[in-house]
Amino acid sequence: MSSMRLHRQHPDQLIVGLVSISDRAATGQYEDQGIPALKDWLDKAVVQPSQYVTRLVADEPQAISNALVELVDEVGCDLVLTTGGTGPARRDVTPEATLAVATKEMPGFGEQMRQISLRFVPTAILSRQVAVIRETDSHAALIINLPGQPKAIAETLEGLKDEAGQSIVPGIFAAVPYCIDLIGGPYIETHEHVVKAFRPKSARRQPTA
Ligand SMILES: Nc1ncnc2c1ncn2[C@@H]1O[C@H](COP(=O)(O)OP(=O)(O)OP(=O)(O)O)[C@@H](O)[C@H]1O
Ligand SMILES: Nc1nc2c(c(=O)[nH]1)N[C@H]1C(S)=C(S)[C@@H](COP(=O)(O)O)O[C@H]1N2
Repeated sequence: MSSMRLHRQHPDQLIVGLVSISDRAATGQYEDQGIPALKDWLDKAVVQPSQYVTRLVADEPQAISNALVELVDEVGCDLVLTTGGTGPARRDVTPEATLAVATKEMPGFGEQMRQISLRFVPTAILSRQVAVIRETDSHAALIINLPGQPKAIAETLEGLKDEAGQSIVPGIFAAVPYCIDLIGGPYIETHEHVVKAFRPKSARRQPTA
């Protein structure tokens, strides 16, 4: 199957692939809550409206890898977020399927996500989630695995805040805009009350007069 390449409607627009990996959601035993949760959070956090391409797949390594390759190489996504299949169960194979299409590993994301998640659940260490870069000759994308619990999506992307809304543990999305800059993607900005993106001073865009 060959997919249409998406084109930015604005130079700063992010093209995002959302992949929900769940045997039961893929076979209709329950309604997928992964893709709506990912979309809702990104719409709330990212200033420039993103374009989304979504896929719902069963916990099958080849199907997961194929979806990731299609979204990066054919559709041209800058960022792909997966949800589900990161645990220790026999059919949890998302990290392996992600590593199979990687050109670089980004271990800091997984380390930080498990640190954040430990503030919410003691079973955080059961998630084997990884993040990687996939590079082709003309394009690159960041791929990040999130756990399957729909509530884990906002928890890991946004981090933990106190009652006044001050960050206690920064969410991993704080590092995503600069990572996308470094791999040649669009310049994305976030709403600071949701997640404050960090860029070194030299990488910040100067406000236009
Ligand atoms: N896409 C989804 N939509 C709604 N709830 C989900 C989804 N994926 C996971 N969950 C919930 O989070 C729990 C943990 O997710 P996990 O990825 O380990 O699923 P699972 O138990 O392997 O089953 P399945 O792959 O059939 O979703 C699930 O048992 C389910 O309650
Ligand atoms: N933030 C957050 N991380 C979390 C969880 C959660 O509820 N919130 N659940 C944990 C549990 S119970 C498991 S088994 C692992 C793997 O989940 P997955 O197989 O659904 O990807 O993620 C862990 N990480």
